[in-house]
Amino acid sequence: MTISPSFPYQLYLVISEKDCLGKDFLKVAEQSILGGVDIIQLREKKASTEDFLVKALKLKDITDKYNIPLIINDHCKVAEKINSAGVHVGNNDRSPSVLRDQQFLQDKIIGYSIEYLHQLENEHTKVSDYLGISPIFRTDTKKDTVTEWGLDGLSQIRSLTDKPLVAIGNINLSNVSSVIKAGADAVAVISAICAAENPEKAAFELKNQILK
Ligand SMILES: Cc1ncc(COP(=O)(O)OP(=O)(O)O)c(N)n1
Ligand SMILES: Cc1nc(C(=O)O)sc1CCOP(=O)(O)O
Ligand SMILES: [Mg+2]
Repeated sequence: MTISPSFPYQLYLVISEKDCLGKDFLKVAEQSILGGVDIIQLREKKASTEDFLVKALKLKDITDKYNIPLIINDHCKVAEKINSAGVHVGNNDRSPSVLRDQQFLQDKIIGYSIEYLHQLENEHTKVSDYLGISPIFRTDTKKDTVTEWGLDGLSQIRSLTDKPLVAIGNINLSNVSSVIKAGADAVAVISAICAAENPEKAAFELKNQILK
């Protein structure tokens, strides 16, 4: 695969305490980095801003130790407070074009979820650093999704834009190669790593498939 110079990350872990099924989420994060994860997003859908901030600070100690970018899901104020590498937002969040105008985010990574084809033409896509293709395959981890793109949908989007594409949704060892072949620059996973008995091994195996 070709590595995108503007988004040189291939294995993207999206993490929450709940998705780690009782394991220490900070240990899961560290093990996943040792296994080959290139970038991590903290996604805590039910946390208060205060709780989110506490978790984000702890996770940032780990990502900083390994020089791995930490992306914050939804909570842009937390992102600013901890000076994260960037934010990920979707259609129900603050929009990328408004966020890009904020001083703090001018040189940071902004990720934007694509649920409809027409979004490829909008001002938010233009100012985003990568597009989350949302979802490739339906997943129990996030049920409020719109379009199941599938591999054909991903290929179609690949033919329509040069933006880095991050595929997400039910991606695991058995389908990751086909997702890369269909045109993804990176794959984002939750359960394939967070729910694994051995997160380091799970990350290592995924990364090997991606790099093949
Ligand atoms: C890499 C990546 N892609 C898509 C999403 C989904 O974001 P969003 O549509 O805002 O939904 P929530 O994650 O906020 O439930 C993502 N988080 N990461
Ligand atoms: C956080 C997230 N966003 C999605 C989207 O479609 O936008 S799917 C998803 C969850 C991905 O988890 P898993 O790897 O366990 O399927
Ligand atoms: Mg969101």
